[in-house]
Amino acid sequence: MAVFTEVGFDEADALVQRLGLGPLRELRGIEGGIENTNYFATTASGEFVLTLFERLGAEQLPYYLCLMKHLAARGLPVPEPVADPAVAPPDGHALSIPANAPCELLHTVAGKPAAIVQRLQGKSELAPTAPHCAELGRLLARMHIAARDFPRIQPNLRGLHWWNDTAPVVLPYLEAPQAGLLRSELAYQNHIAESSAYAALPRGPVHADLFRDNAMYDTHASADAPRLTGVFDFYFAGTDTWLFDIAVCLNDWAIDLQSGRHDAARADALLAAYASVRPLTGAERALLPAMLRAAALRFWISRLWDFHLPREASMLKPHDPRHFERVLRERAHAGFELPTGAQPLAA
Ligand SMILES: Nc1ncnc2c1ncn2[C@@H]1O[C@H](COP(=O)(O)OP(=O)(O)OP(=O)(O)O)[C@@H](O)[C@H]1O
Ligand SMILES: N[C@@H](CCO)C(=O)O
Repeated sequence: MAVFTEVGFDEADALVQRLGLGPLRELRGIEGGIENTNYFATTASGEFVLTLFERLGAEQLPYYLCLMKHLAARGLPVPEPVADPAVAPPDGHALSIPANAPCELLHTVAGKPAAIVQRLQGKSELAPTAPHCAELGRLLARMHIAARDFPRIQPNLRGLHWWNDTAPVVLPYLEAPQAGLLRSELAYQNHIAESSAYAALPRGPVHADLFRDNAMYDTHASADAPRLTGVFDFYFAGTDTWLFDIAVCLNDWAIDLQSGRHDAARADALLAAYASVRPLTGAERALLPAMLRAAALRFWISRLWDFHLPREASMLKPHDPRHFERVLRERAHAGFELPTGAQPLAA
């Protein structure tokens, strides 16, 4: 979950009324998620999600909220944040807006930065098939393209810099084999990040956390032809390589959760669908195996951090770090083969 911060009905009611959403009818804490406090809020004008940001500060949040608004405005199924009518938005035609410029989408609740976004309909598919992965791959490519002219820039705050800073914090909790793997993989990723092939990767705003539980599917669609109703939780987004974003998705959507093993059919479906919208470049095909390792390392470190240095919260269930240790070992294994979907695409 979680509800780290309890929100009173009256305070939430005051906010939704100020935003012109009508009186609050129901406020319900959401189980699921480990980063922020989330509530479903039903008002006279519909269903919304109220999020209180527990770690992120008001200086980082405008990037995420404005990115969601930018994508929603381009017709992508992303929850649109609700603006405060009393705050003027920045000039929408500016080519470059500082990441932390004031934002009409950011509010304050219980002393914390907060947002209200539309509630997506549908349900997460926690056992995705190849057609689910294809839907996701197409949408991911469309998001990358639609975000190219997003005018704010903010690095992925859970990128290499954070891995280098956080590894020493979690290393004292690890047994020797795990510590060795973490150190060697970090050295490998620092080496990759300095290569010319890495510098050649196309980049832009990316979601960077698009796991199965951050996407919704139409519950009425047939199993053969699933339909995505939307993707959410952009609060780890940032400017990074598109390939890293693809690798994050492959490591969750195309993995057997028990063993951490790669599922070729689902990976091929995701990559082929992605490439039908935006073909991978030569540099991307070359670095996919390294980025799969990078994406596994990122979530291994964050899960170790959450597990060994937990925060207080009602309903908090930390994720199992061993899963991404297994995924990383699989990805780093010498015999790993590039998914066939990554091979035949035009440069
Ligand atoms: N816009 C939305 N529409 C519908 N449901 C949502 C929406 N945002 C969040 N939820 C629900 O709330 C749950 C928790 O949200 P979320 O995954 O964003 O948690 P978090 O703690 O912010 O992030 P994380 O996934 O990084 O732990 C989701 O699993 C989903 O059920
Ligand atoms: N998607 C992350 C949690 C939120 O960042 C994980 O499964 O570890």
